[in-house]
Amino acid sequence: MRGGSLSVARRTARHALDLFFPPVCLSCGGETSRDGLVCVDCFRGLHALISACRICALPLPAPGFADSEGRCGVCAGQTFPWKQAAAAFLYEETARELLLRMKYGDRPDIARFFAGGMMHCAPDLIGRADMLVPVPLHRTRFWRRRYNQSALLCREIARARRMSEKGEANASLHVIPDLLSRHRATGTLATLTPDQRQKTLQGAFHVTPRHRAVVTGRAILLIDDILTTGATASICADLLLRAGARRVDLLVAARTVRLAESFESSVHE
Ligand SMILES: O=P(O)(O)OC[C@H]1O[C@H](OP(=O)(O)OP(=O)(O)O)[C@H](O)[C@@H]1O
Repeated sequence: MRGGSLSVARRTARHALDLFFPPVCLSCGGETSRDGLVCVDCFRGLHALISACRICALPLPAPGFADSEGRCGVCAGQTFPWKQAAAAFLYEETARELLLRMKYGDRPDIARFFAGGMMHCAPDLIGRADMLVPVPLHRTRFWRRRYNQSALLCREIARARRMSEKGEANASLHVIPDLLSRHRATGTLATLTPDQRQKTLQGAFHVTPRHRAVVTGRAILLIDDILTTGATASICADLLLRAGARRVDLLVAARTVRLAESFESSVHE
């Protein structure tokens, strides 16, 4: 009875708030039904990755185009530092707009939206992870941006999991935001070719010495906002394996299709 009247009070308060501060679309600022969502038009511009290669996370024309382990023709027979990868959306239209806002538009709140998509697309990867580790920013970029968008994605995924599995013993998922660190500042990769990305990133990351011990034998889910050539994720995953991780998987908010043809060479060089 008491719980019922409380939830009626909460609903009434929410309606009252909505009257004064109507919920707006995260992407275009237009009208939407609830806070933290996108409007119908922007929703149409979201391309969820339903069927994708389990290594490069690029879309497959149909599930039958993958081998028995879910790999596309390019990735089959190759070795990669991560065991499995997944992306929630294609880096196009609405997802691109939202990611740019989240990173460069001082909108850390958008991380919750992407975390929802990432949870939905990769419950298996999240379920088997001992810990979530974000791709780190160099401290100068962190000071400028004030947050690491990939660390926010980790935090939101862990939070959503805690809420959805309340009471279950294994519900807590560790997030170690500074397990990896970027000790050399690298410019933004956006304008670089795959080769340049690879060269720029060499030696830029390391496993933070005080966290080394927790890596041994663990299943680590590496989290980033965007996967393009795979250069960043490859270097990070490799470092984690060398530090003793049992396996590393990769989960990103969005997958770029442009430059994808260079993915394999970038990961292997
Ligand atoms: O798959 P890759 O080819 O490695 O590209 C993906 C990386 O590129 C971006 O990093 P960047 O260093 O450019 O970050 P910024 O947007 O904060 O400058 C992005 O945040 C990923 O970490």
